[in-house]
Amino acid sequence: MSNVQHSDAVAPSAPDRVALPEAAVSVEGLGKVYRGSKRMPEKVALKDVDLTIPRGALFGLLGPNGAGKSTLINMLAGLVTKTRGRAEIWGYDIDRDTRMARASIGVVPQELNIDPFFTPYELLELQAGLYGVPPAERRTMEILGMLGLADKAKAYTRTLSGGMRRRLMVAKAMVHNPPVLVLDEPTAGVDIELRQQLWTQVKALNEAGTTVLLTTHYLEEAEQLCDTIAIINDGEVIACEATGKLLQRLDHKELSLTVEESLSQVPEVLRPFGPELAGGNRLIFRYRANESPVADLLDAINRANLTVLDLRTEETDLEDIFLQLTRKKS
Ligand SMILES: Nc1ncnc2c1ncn2[C@@H]1O[C@H](COP(=O)(O)OP(=O)(O)OP(=O)(O)O)[C@@H](O)[C@H]1O
Repeated sequence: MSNVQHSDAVAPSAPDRVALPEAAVSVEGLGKVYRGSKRMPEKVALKDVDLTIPRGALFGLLGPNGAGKSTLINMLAGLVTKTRGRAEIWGYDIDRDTRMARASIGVVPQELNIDPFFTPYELLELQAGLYGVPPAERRTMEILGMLGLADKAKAYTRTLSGGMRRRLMVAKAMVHNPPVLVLDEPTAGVDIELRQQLWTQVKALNEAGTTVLLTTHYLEEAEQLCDTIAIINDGEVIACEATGKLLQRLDHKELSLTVEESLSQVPEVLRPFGPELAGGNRLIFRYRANESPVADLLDAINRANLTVLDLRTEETDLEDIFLQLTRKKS
């Protein structure tokens, strides 16, 4: 794959552009309150968020429904107005250098809204026209090639598979050569195989030089793809750090054991494992995935003379992670 050159060819001139910024996106005290109506109370969707996305990052914004992810990225894309705070994209302030800020970002929305009667080539040319990219500077075939769609350039979009359509959406967001690409829930409702394909493409785009910001509900997605993860919950960023570091400090697995005996307290030999006793006959052990104590645990259960009726292990899900993080914060 060829290296993506992030020139300003498409963007208008900006005399006050700062020297190459270190941050691809930088957000300070960004807040959003959706105004209420007669039927709806006002909603604080984003609470003075500070966030820095380094250039070249593959950055995951992770959070449950309603956390404020779309609000944040839509503000960056200029689709939602902010209530307070400031944001810069590639060094351009979204209020002062609006045109340059918009030219520096490409957004792939969640919905597949592609006109089925155009070919991928025509769609990209149209989009380039909308962004004012002069014909001589268009990279239509190069972008289609980057997303594995070169051989579909002249096919009707209605004949493309779901996966190809999603990649076409990414291609559309790339026509003006933005240094920052935002993907809103790229794999929501997408099957495993397709998800893997998209991950590969997104990684390749990132390796070729594009800074990627993606929102997701899936911890696994952020884990597999992103080098940095920010967790947003109820309008607040509650964690932001390198993926490995974040996962390391989270208790990541849970083993739940149902025993025949009725217990009034945790048996002595099991105490070092710090289980929670639930309902008198269920012991819940939480441990870090990379420090699996299961063999020692089973040995201790044996020594405690317990009769195991059921045993389940579970990955900690996002909800648990939010709980853990918010507990640690308070
Ligand atoms: N136009 C709006 N008017 C009023 N409230 C809104 C509006 N848009 C979003 N909200 C509310 O703001 C909060 C944040 O919504 P947002 O869409 O940013 O969350 P999200 O993290 O993207 O969720 P999802 O994963 O479901 O897309 C939610 O409580 C939502 O109901």
